Amino acid sequence: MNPRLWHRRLAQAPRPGLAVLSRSWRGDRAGTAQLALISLVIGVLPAGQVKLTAALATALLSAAGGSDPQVRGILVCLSLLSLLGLGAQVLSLLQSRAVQRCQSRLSAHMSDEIISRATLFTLSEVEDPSVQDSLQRAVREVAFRPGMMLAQLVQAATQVVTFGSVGAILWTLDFRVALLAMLAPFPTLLAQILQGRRAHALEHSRSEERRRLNYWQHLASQPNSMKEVLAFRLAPVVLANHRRLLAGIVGADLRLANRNFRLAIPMVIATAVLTVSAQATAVLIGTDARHVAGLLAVIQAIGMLQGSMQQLFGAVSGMYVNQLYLRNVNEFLALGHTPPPQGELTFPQEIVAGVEFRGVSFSYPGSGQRALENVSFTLKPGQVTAIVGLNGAGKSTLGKLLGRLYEPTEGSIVVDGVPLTDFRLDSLRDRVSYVFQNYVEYQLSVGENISLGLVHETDQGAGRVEAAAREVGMHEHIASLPQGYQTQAGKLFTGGVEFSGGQWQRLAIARGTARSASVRVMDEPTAALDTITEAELLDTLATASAGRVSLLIAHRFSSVLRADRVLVFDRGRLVEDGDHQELMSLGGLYAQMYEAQTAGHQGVAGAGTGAR
Ligand SMILES: Nc1ncnc2c1ncn2[C@@H]1O[C@H](COP(=O)(O)OP(=O)(O)OP(=O)(O)O)[C@@H](O)[C@H]1O
Repeated sequence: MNPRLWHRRLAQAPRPGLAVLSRSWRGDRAGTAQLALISLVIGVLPAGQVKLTAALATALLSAAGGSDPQVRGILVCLSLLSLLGLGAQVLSLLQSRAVQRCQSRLSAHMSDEIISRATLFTLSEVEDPSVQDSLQRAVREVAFRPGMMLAQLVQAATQVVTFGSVGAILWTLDFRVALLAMLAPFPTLLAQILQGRRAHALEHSRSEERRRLNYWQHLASQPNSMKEVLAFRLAPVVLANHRRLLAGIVGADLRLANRNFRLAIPMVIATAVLTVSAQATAVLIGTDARHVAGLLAVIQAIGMLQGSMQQLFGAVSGMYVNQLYLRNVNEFLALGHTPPPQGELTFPQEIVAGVEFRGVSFSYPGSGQRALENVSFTLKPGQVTAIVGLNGAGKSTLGKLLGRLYEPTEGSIVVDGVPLTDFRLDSLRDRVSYVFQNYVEYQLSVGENISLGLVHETDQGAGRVEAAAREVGMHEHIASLPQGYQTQAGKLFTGGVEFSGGQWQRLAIARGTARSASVRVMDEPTAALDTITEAELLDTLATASAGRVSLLIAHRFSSVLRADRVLVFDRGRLVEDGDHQELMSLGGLYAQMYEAQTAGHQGVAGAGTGAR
């Protein structure tokens, strides 16, 4: 590599360290100041040691010569040396306590920064695999890199002080010895930097591979996926993929280790040669009787200087490597994010004219296909509209556009004549309520599984949570649990209680319906429910409410039949629109689906449209 570039990069190495220091200062001024002071004192202790050693050697020599036995002087030097040793130990304990304190605060602060940033992304951005890679790299590195960087910065600062003070003493004794001693650690440093760069490049290039490995590990360790792994006897598939990915990772690690070894050997030899040269020069100079007393101190200073140089370079090269990894964090924090446009208006509490889709088309980012193709219709308040269609027809996509989880590629959605984009996004999200097809099973308390739907409501009282639980027929069951609504839901954490699929779905329904929404999107809300519970719940879910637009995406006709109106979708297009009777008399896709289901068939035999 170009030496100039090297020089520039090395000069830049401490900068991210200083950035980390300033973050630490902002997070904990007292702790950071304490750390700086302790490091400074630790840094000058070795110089004091060299001075005392020289004084001790002089006193011992004169004692040996019998000219003037300075017993008191010898004792004072020895006592001071012991005190210095003890002081160094106590200070280093204080230093590690201060480092730990600052590291912990720093890591928490940066981790919060990353997760805060992650919550700003849109669904399309989060689904982008490159964003996923970047986020995961950032989360992985932030746990320990900033802390390491801070510790290395402290180390570097301490060693600069040691190096300066001991180096000054050595230089006054003989500049040639000082120069050789200072040069010796350079080759090792170079090797460390090159090795760090290679390791970073390797890790960066295999982010996707690591995620794939994590995925197979996840499949083999999560109860939800394990049930299929066991039932389908997928262990050989999981293991084969896991081993294949591990083999790739291990192979690359071994190749890197071999390359690093070949690089390190000549560098270590060069360092050893320079060290021996420094010591030999010192001994040659020291044979002069005048210098004999100081020779001990010189040899000690060479050792200290070298140790300090090595630690200094070790810290700087470590900082250089860590800043490469910390770039992952900065890269993520700097990722382009386009906040969805929003207006100033408050979303209506009651809808008057309706929600109108005007020529809406939508393609998922990166997909050439249209999930929705030029759809236009109006959803009336006070009505329940069912959306039906074959798999992949675009039903869930339609629901997601309503809450602006995605933006239409063409056309617009207007509420009482006002485009969705003219409303404040928070007010819109508070008024559009969802029961998702793939709802989340929160591994939190049972009560929280419901109350999460109310976090932005003025009334979040327990009464409301209980009322929602009663509505979905879960109250009695919850009340019978060991800690009632406080019981941990799911088996992920200690003491958790597992629910059946239908019970989890009922909690998701309660979460969605507890909200005071003017638009309700229910995507297959009863798919996991038994028929009796479904019938009871549909009375609530499919009951029209004045001022509210209700969308019921459903495959089961038990749900569809309760709707006031049905929109039939096929391959992203709206193909039929009417009530049950009207659609049956049309004899189109709806009628075929209905007949297929009531006749007990699984699919639509002979349907002119294909499932995707
Ligand atoms: N997150 C996504 N990213 C890319 N494509 C998607 C995404 N979600 C859905 N699609 C695609 O969009 C199309 C419509 O999907 P959608 O989920 O809206 O269908 P659906 O009618 O709800 O189907 P189902 O009845 O199976 O739930 C499908 O072709 C699907 O592959």
